[in-house]
Amino acid sequence: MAFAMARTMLDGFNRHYRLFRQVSAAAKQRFERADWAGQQAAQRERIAFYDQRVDEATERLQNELDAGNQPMEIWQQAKLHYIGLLTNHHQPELAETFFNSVTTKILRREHFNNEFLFVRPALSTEYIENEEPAAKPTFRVYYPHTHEALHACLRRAIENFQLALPFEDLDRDVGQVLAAVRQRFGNDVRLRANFQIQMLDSLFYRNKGAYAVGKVINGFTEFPLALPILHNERGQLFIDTVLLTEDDLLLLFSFARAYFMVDMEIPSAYVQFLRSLMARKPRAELYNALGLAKQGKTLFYRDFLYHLRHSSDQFIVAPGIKGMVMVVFTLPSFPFVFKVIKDFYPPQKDTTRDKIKGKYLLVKQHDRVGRMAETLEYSNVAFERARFSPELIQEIETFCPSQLEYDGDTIIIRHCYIERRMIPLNIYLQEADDAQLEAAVIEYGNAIKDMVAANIFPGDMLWKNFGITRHGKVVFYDYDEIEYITDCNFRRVPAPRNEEDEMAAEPWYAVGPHDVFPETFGQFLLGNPKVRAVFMKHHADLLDAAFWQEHQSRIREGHLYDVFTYDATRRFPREGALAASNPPVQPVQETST
Ligand SMILES: Nc1ncnc2c1ncn2[C@@H]1O[C@H](COP(=O)(O)OP(=O)(O)OP(=O)(O)O)[C@@H](O)[C@H]1O
Repeated sequence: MAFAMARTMLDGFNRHYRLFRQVSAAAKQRFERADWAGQQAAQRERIAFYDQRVDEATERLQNELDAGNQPMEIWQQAKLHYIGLLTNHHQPELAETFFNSVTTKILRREHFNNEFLFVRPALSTEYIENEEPAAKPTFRVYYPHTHEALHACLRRAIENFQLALPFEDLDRDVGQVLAAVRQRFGNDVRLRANFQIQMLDSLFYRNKGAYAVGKVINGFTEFPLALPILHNERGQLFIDTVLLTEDDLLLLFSFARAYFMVDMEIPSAYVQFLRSLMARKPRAELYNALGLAKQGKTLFYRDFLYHLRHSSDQFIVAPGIKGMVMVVFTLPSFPFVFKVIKDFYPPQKDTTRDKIKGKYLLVKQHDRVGRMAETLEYSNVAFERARFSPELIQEIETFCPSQLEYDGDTIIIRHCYIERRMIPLNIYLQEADDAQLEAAVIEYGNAIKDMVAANIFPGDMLWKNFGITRHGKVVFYDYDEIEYITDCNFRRVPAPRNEEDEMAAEPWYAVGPHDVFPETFGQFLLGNPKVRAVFMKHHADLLDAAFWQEHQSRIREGHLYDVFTYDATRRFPREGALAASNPPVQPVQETST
């Protein structure tokens, strides 16, 4: 029985990974066909795969093996058999997580420990290799022995991706990449015996781009090498720029972007490779970026439990203006916030728990274009009661009693979102000097424009709903009023009909549920004269209904923008190419339509 249970779980996982891999691998053909809508739809649909497979496996275990009624010794044996089945598996860490997902659906909370679940991993993910004869390596290594050979080597590395489309001018692009690499090395660099380029075997696909990711090694110097490959206006390819620093890669793999599609047999080897390029990035976030969000969630939770054990501070209400639909709390020593949906809302918030969850899901499935924080959704999170400040307990008891359960010394939060903690922009602006204020206001406008390009209207654009990251990027985090740009009705305020209209405190004109009046934004945003001056200089267009309408019609016509993770000034010049059209939204640029 125990073996049959283990086998059924593993069948479920193998089916999951096969389908996950199929849809990820097909990103190459979608890229070649320039099927951007298909790429985005696949990105969206892939997210749902995991839960579907977990439900299927749970059902099989219950229906075929009556798993819920098996004694606990059998469950313990099932875990041991499962470990045995994973001995030569290529995704053991993902399979362990799958086992946990299924098991926690069937067993009760008191059994959620390492005897029955993989609270800690049992199998090592180090040095896993695919021994099959036709196996492709995780990364390929190129050894150019001279500066001259380097050009041919890099060219071959790109050609080995076997993209079905011709390059506009691959020699030109490789030349530009190598010029940047030489500059990164410094002019009089000597090539050492170990000089090499390593390239991960699969391209990383996201939206309209395919990214080659690798590294350069020479002597004791080692740095990342990432190449965004894009389409031109004539269906040919070009390399848009080269990313050579850890900071560049951190932006490419940011938590505020959509997941990549990558064709991986051994995902842990990809994570290990990527970690060698971004040592500070937690493995949880790399798994997320690769689309393996459940694994990301598992690792995040392990890191969190470890942190709790090795810290002693208390959870407190998050600093800043309190939310109307969320209770937000944080642990000062841990850089994340926890958001719990309230049980009731003030009258101006016409919403429900399901609607709010729907908005958060929308963001999860959408391209977050570096401007919307990733949220991890958890159910039944247990905390030690003594770690909650009395004020926080009171806050949760008052606003979300349905989400709170006590179990002895444990507090269980039934549902919460966890996301990176940032400095709320309203707080940042209060404390900023003039230069910081200017940069933050410009970034704020850029953040909104990036979201607009991706068909997202933030709904509530107040400063308090945006945060600023360590890299000085402004990111949006309050999703309960988010809408698609294409669902909004952007209007000008009608001219007053008479003096009474002019003096009215409330709008005298009829306002529909989807109506938005951009010219009124200023009243809420621009009270501070310094902020107003910067905003009006750089982003006055946001107060004009025409700006929004124009983007709405572009999106409706099927234009999809690339949102680059690097500054537009870093894009390679492309001699002989059609002149790029003027950027429709700064700093977003349109590369092809
Ligand atoms: N990621 C974050 N980092 C830091 N602080 C945050 C974060 N998310 C939320 N906060 C804090 O919690 C407050 C409320 O969060 P949020 O805006 O998500 O809740 P809400 O109830 O949806 O708000 P609103 O009333 O504007 O709809 C914010 O104003 C901010 O002070």
